Amino acid sequence: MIYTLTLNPAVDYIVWISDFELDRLNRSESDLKYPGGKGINVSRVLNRLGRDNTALGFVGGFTGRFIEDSLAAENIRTDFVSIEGDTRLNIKLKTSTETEINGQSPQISSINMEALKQQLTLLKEGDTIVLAGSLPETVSPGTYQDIVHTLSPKGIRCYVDTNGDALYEALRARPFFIKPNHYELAELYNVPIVSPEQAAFYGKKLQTEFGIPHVLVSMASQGALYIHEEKVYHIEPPEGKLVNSVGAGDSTVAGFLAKYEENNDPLGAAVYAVATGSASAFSEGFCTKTDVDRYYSTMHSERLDF
Ligand SMILES: Nc1ncnc2c1ncn2[C@@H]1O[C@H](COP(=O)(O)OP(=O)(O)OP(=O)(O)O)[C@@H](O)[C@H]1O
Ligand SMILES: O=P(O)(O)OC[C@@]1(O)O[C@H](CO)[C@@H](O)[C@@H]1O
Repeated sequence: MIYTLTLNPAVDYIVWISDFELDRLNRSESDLKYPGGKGINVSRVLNRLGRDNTALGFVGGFTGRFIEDSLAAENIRTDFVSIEGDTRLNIKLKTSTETEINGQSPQISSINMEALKQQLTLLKEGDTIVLAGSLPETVSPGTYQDIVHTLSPKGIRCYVDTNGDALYEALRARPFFIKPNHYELAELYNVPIVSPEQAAFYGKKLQTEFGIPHVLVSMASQGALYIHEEKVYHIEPPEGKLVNSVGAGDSTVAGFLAKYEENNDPLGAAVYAVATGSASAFSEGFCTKTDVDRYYSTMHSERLDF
């Protein structure tokens, strides 16, 4: 079974205002609401790629109900822990550029946390779980680390996609797969990273230092670097026009997981991951499997000397 875990989900409120101005009333040209948060996005893309999965996490209030209803409408199984507060609202403002305002997370009580831990005891050997997104403020930065420490020895593959302290802590538990973007990697080492070569260098350093089996460093229009068994590959994205980058990184994670579970070919999975990320970046919502497969058939990886 595949699970995703979103401890800090959100309703993504996407607003288009081409001539946005500060200090005046702006009216949106169009707007959309999506069930969001990184793990939930991974669930939605996995579903589009034909991979059955269950979304776990904390939801509450009217926003939480929206998320549950939206996922049910897409036939995605959910088993959320209900919390008292409202799941946050994240604003994605599309003007000539993209501006994001991610809301405050609700309180997570120790009872909520216990309920989640209880659910996680039901996972079995051979299962996969994606731990993705930020942690609510009231949750310890070591939470992903604890979960990976508990689940990995049971033969459960843990994918982690987060940033800052939560990422640093999680690395020390050696998750199976991580997907920092180049900003997150740069923050870990406190260096600027702008080129694929720099990302390759620090991605390999990270893999060697922490012993993570699969490291995929995404670089938006520059594709991704994949580091596995001490080899480094650069995967260029397919040609296309950027429409919406929200969730492109989550699509990348879903693409890797979907392909890896299909045929255990790690390099093929990494190429499929970039195809999926780009197919979502080139779409208004998320990718379709048809687009992903079409891009994938045109793509390749280049081995770098590192
Ligand atoms: N402008 C673009 N052109 C082509 N592909 C893109 C573009 N932006 C994103 N992608 C695709 O999406 C993948 C992930 O993008 P990115 O590195 O921005 O992830 P991220 O920062 O985690 O994204 P987000 O947080 O917005 O979901 C890239 O590896 C690439 O395949
Ligand atoms: O605040 P976090 O948890 O880091 O990121 C949350 C978020 O920005 O990430 C997703 C896109 O990757 C959106 O659906 C969501 O709003």
